[in-house]
Amino acid sequence: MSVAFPSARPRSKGEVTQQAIQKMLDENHHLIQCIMDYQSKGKLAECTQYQQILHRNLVYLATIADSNQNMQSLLPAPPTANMSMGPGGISQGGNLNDNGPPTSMMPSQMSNGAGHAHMQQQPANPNSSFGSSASGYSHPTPLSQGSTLQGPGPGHGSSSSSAPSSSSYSHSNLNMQSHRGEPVSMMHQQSATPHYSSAQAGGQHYQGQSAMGMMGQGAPGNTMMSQRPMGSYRSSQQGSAQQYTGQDEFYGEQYGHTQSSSEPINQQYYPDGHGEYSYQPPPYGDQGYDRPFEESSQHYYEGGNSQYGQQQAQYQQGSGQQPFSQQQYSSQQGYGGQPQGYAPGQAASSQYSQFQQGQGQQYGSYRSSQGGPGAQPQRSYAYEQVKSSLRLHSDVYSRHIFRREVTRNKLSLARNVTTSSGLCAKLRGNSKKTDLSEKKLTRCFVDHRRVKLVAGSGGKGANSFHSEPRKEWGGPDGGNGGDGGSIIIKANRLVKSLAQVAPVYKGEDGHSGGSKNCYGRNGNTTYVHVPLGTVVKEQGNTVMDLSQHGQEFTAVFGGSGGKGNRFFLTNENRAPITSTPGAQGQERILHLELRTMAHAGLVGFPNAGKSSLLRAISNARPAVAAYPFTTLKPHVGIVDYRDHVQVAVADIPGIVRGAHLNRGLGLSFLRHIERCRFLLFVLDMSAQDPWTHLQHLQYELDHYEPGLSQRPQAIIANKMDLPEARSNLEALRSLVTKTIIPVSAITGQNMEELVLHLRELYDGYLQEDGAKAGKATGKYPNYE
Ligand SMILES: Nc1nc2c(ncn2[C@@H]2O[C@H](COP(=O)(O)OP(=O)(O)OP(=O)(O)O)[C@@H](O)[C@H]2O)c(=O)[nH]1
Ligand SMILES: [Mg+2]
Repeated sequence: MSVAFPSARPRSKGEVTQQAIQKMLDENHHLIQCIMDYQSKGKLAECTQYQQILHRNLVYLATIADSNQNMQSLLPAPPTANMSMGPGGISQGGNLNDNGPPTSMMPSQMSNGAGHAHMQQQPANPNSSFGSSASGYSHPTPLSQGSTLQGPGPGHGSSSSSAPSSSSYSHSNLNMQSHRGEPVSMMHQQSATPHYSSAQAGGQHYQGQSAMGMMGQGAPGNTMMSQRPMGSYRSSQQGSAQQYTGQDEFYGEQYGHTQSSSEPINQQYYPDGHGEYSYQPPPYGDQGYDRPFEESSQHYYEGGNSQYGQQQAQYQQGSGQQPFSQQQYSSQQGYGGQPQGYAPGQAASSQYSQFQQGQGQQYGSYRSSQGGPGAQPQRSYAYEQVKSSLRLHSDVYSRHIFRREVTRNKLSLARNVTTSSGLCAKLRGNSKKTDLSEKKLTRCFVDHRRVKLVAGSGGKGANSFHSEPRKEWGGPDGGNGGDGGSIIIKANRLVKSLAQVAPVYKGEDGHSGGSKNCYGRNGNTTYVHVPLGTVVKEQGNTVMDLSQHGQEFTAVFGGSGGKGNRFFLTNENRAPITSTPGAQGQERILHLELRTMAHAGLVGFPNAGKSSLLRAISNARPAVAAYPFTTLKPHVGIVDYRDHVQVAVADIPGIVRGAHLNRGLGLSFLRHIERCRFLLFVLDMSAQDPWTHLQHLQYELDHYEPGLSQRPQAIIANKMDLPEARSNLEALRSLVTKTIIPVSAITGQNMEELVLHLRELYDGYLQEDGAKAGKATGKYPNYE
């Protein structure tokens, strides 16, 4: 579902029209559908976007509802159908007025749940006990209904908060009790409680503005106007917000949250009295879901009305067994015996469980913070409609926020354990992830593997006889088993190291033969992909050198399949029952060694500048640092020439004196030098007596492989930019007769001579190998 919504909501009050309001309500409804749709599809980004738009619309609706005196005229006309209510009409309307299903966004839906809308437009009924302002209620039996309301069970509200004085409440309640002879509901008790009935004038005003509250507006002392039990209960702290506070707190209770309209809360969220709805996240995330009822209650009421807090405690501890009495009203202690409906989410939640998702307490606070008699006549219907809309929206909104938080936590958890590379992490904006260091990269570079290869066994032959009606002796028809799968080591240029080579390979076994002369299927061949330049050794002897792409070496052969009894059919034995199992596959332990495929090898002491040189003459980017053993694995760079000849140069990790005794990095990397056709000895000319380095390098190479240091070579006198290098160069030249190329990898000095001499060495290598080497592609040396 893709819907385009306006990105910005016009704020000008002069543009507010009835059509605009209706359009916005429809849009909100559509937004909710979009959010739920995207939510079901798991598209969080779209959900968040539509949430923001919905939130903005709600803020705007609330703002114009509060500030616009003509809001009622701007809203769509309330429905007039279904005005007659059944016997439970009043209680139903009252409840809906409090916690009714949020279907009132559309006017036609108001007729079902928001009975207050109808009542507001009904002609006055002088006989109604609702009083003048409630006379519009066109209940067919107002008096009987009134009597019912006066002695209500749960759900029949008595709007005590609208009463101007506590005496009237007490009186009415007393009358009810005496008439019906049964304990009045807690609503009556609550409303009749002097303390709660001492609501301020502002509370009366709002009560009268609400759908059911109208009834209480002109009927002070009448006890059947209760919006809901918690309404007047909550409003004891801020009478101007009785109706809305009570209604919205109900939703908060569903989540164990009892935020009231106490002064500290209002001041915190609405410093300017009206404010925006920007306070929504705190009630949802911090209080509404997490905090238990008791904890929240203590928090919000502390510092507020201490009297209420005491009564709240009494009320919560009440057993509900004590009958209501006048004395309880007068003494303000009767709540202890009236628990029903006051416990968190009790009475009301049972009636509207589908719509009580813990929403709206912030809206309740919002309303309660703006109480004022002046806005009463115009806000009644407007408030109800917007309130219902807000309730529905906030329901979806909070649920979505909750799911979004859960998803976010999951994502963050998954992000913490990701093993992706540092580059990908940086692209995602995760600065904590860095590129793998040379040391860690080296762990992934494996140039030696011991691998055990076990070929698949052959499948066993079948032992069966042909069976057919009227053909009793059909003869043997057991098929042979399939051959076991072999294991082949194959050179692959896409593979760069032996790291992915497993220590053990087991070939696939051949399938068994079947009846009706069915042969078993052969086992599939298993391939072990290795990089170019892999040498296969067995017990120290080289058995294969895989230097060409696609080159294969069948390391172990699978066992042959067994024979079925058909195989043993002879003239002498027409019914053989002999069949053989398959042969075992070959088993072999091999050593795989990777030798870097390069024409030239940079050989030198640590810190001589080998990596710097390779960076200078090729596009390779080995790590360079001013400490020894920066390079821990071979790097190969390609030097391109104008005639498209490419010479591969390998940067070998540093070699120290005693490397053949396993000092430094030992001999582990000397095998890479073994592959190189010519050598480039790199000397740090700023070091003391650099010619001794050359002697030690040659000594180590010769100890690894005799004659290795005698390969075609050149001496690279590096770091010639340093002052002491020049004098050392003269001394070196006097001691060594071989070609010496003074360069500086840092400044690029004399790099041309190095590249040209490299080409001479390469050409000499080609001539030396003759026609065989002439087949080389020029990209990689051919070792055939
Ligand atoms: N002044 C100067 N410094 C250089 C030159 N070449 C390399 N260096 C420095 O010498 C240090 C070592 O350079 P590397 O390229 O890492 O030396 P290496 O031989 O690869 O060292 P290992 O990898 O440890 O064997 C770095 O600080 C370089 O900046 C040069 O020509 N002149
Ligand atoms: Mg290096």
